[in-house]
Amino acid sequence: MWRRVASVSHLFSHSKSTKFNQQGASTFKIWETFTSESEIPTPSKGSLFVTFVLGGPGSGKGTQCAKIVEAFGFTHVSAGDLLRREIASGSAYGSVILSTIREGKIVPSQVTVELIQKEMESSDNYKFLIDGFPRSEENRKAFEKTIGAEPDVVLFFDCPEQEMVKRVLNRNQGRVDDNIDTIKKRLEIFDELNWPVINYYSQRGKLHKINAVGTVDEIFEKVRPIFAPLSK
Ligand SMILES: Nc1ncnc2c1ncn2[C@@H]1O[C@H](COP(=O)(O)OP(=O)(O)OP(=O)(O)O)[C@@H](O)[C@H]1O
Ligand SMILES: O=c1ccn([C@@H]2O[C@H](COP(=O)(O)O)[C@@H](O)[C@H]2O)c(=O)[nH]1
Ligand SMILES: [Mg+2]
Repeated sequence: MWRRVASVSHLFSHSKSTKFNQQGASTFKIWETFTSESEIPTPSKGSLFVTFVLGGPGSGKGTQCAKIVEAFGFTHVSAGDLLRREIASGSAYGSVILSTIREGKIVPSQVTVELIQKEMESSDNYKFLIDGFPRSEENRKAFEKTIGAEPDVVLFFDCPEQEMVKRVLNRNQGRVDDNIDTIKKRLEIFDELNWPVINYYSQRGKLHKINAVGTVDEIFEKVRPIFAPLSK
């Protein structure tokens, strides 16, 4: 079982610029941050280490999480997978969750945070990748309040919309939301509700923005240095 000790998050990244960068498709929306390996200490074993993994639909969050798990021994907690598991289990919330996912909307924080909390508590690991969460400021505040923790690192996979749509439509995993109508809605919700979360962590120097265009391995080589000081 993990326990929370004093946060070391301020040591993990450093805000470089206090001005908006007006260049590029998405960078205008976030504050510039940078990371260097020397600024990333190894957290003490046993202390909770939380990484939020953010990015639009199909940006490659789940794919990169699998690589991080393999290389650095994190436990992968995908909020979307937990919700889909809840639907499959026939739970009382199942039909509401299903219609919310179909509409590309966000499930109430209480439901998602409870599922995440149970998953974290059932693990002996102390390093968690929380994939696809928080999706809104409300989600973020609910996590902080219930879990009593802030993320140590926040990854943001920055991917052009056209590429995200292409990847989702080619995914072929039978997901009810992998269709053009739901993707459009998910992108709208992402723009409206997820950007404030990204900006929040950027302004606190926790955000690591990764260009998510390229092969899976090329992208992982940009992720690897962020976690390099962590032992498996
Ligand atoms: N770098 C890449 N280049 C091309 N295809 C990729 C890349 N990374 C992932 N994919 C593919 O794109 C699809 C979406 O990837 P993935 O499921 O990892 O995205 P996601 O961000 O988790 O999406 P969602 O938010 O919808 O769960 C998958 O079919 C995956 O195999
Ligand atoms: O925190 C969350 C995570 C997900 N959802 C809903 O699930 C789908 C699919 O999520 P993925 O992360 O893409 O697997 C998402 O569009 C939301 O409808 C959520 O409500 N809250
Ligand atoms: Mg995913």
